[in-house]
Amino acid sequence: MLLSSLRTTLLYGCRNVTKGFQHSTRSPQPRQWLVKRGQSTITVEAGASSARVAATVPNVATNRTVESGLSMVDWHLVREMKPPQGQLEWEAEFSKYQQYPEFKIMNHDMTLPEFNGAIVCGEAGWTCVHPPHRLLLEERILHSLHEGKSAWTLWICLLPGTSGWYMVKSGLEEKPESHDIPRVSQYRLSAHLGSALLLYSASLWTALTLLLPIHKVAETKNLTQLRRFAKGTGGIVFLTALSGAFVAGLDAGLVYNSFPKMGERWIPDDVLAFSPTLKNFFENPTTVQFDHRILAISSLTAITGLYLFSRRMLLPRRAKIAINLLTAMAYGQVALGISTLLLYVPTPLAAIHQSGSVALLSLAIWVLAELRKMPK
Ligand code: HEM
Repeated sequence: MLLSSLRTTLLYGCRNVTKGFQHSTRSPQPRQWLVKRGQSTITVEAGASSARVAATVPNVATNRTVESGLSMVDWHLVREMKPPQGQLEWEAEFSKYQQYPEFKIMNHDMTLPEFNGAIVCGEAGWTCVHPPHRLLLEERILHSLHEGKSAWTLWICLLPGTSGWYMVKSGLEEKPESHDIPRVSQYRLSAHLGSALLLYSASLWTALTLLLPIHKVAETKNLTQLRRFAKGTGGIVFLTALSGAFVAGLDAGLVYNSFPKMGERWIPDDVLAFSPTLKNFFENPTTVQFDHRILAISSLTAITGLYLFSRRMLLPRRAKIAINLLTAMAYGQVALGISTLLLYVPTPLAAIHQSGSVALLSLAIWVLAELRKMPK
């Protein structure tokens, strides 16, 4: 469960970030970011051919040395994975990494100790959370097998692992025509985050329903409505998190760094610049950032509504606490998102913002577990 979400987090914690270009004047035309590498500054050209704007900014990508995520290039889903043992194995692992675009383009001056440090940094974090992850996972598997849902269980357990590998692979592929810095595909990142969050949510739900006794409360119309409202709210939070993966995958947090307006406008000119229209929602950084804002504000509004609605009702104390914490977390998460944006996506803040979404989703699941119905 946490394997996948943690791996995603590690892409933040230790990855070579490509962020650092900043701009305030926006071109209405579709933009092509052209990043010239191999130097301590990069030139970013924006706009269609007739009106190019160029700015030279520090090249964070080549200035940063520590990274992970794409540095373990040889992954085996079935065979046991263990870190390289001894000098010879580390050298072999490093020479495999040297064949890939991330090394060739961004890290050509990386040394073996730096490579070693990057992997240890990435993998150590995973090892620390592994035991709790396994406990929850095994509980989920046993419970579902017991209920005869083995196909579903197997599927939900395999999905984050396979999508994780598929995602990393997209960052390793050679793209001779591309001027872009190697990064994973936004589609695969969101599929991976989505499946990891699904597995996490299913595990947490199972654990909470086993641990928390159902409240014996009168089934009123208001309670039924509150329950429906809470389910819908959980769904919007999930969608907001998924849209966040598109923002991260496209580095769309760097296209407009103002809030609440995007540049000078509420709805930017280039929001539907790509054709066909549908493509904008997945590939146009402006639209992807715009969608994430809309979904985030919808989540906040829904959670605030849930809070206000629940205040009029007599609910068990634990349910009240869960709703209050969910509301507080929602405001905290939105504040984190806005700070991430205004500060041009510093990696530690982006990582806290990502973890915040897991906390928010967990609280939404807790609320649902507190409000669940007595089985007939
Ligand atoms: C309910 C509220 C929110 C949730 C659940 C949420 C969730 C997420 C998630 C899960 C990611 C990262 C995905 C990944 O790395 O795979 C993300 C990224 C991001 N979010 Fe949010 N978000 C919320 C609100 C906001 C708000 C209000 C803003 C700013 C207006 C914002 C700005 C960003 C930015 C700039 C990134 C990209 C970070 C990067 O490039 O690494 N978020 N969000």
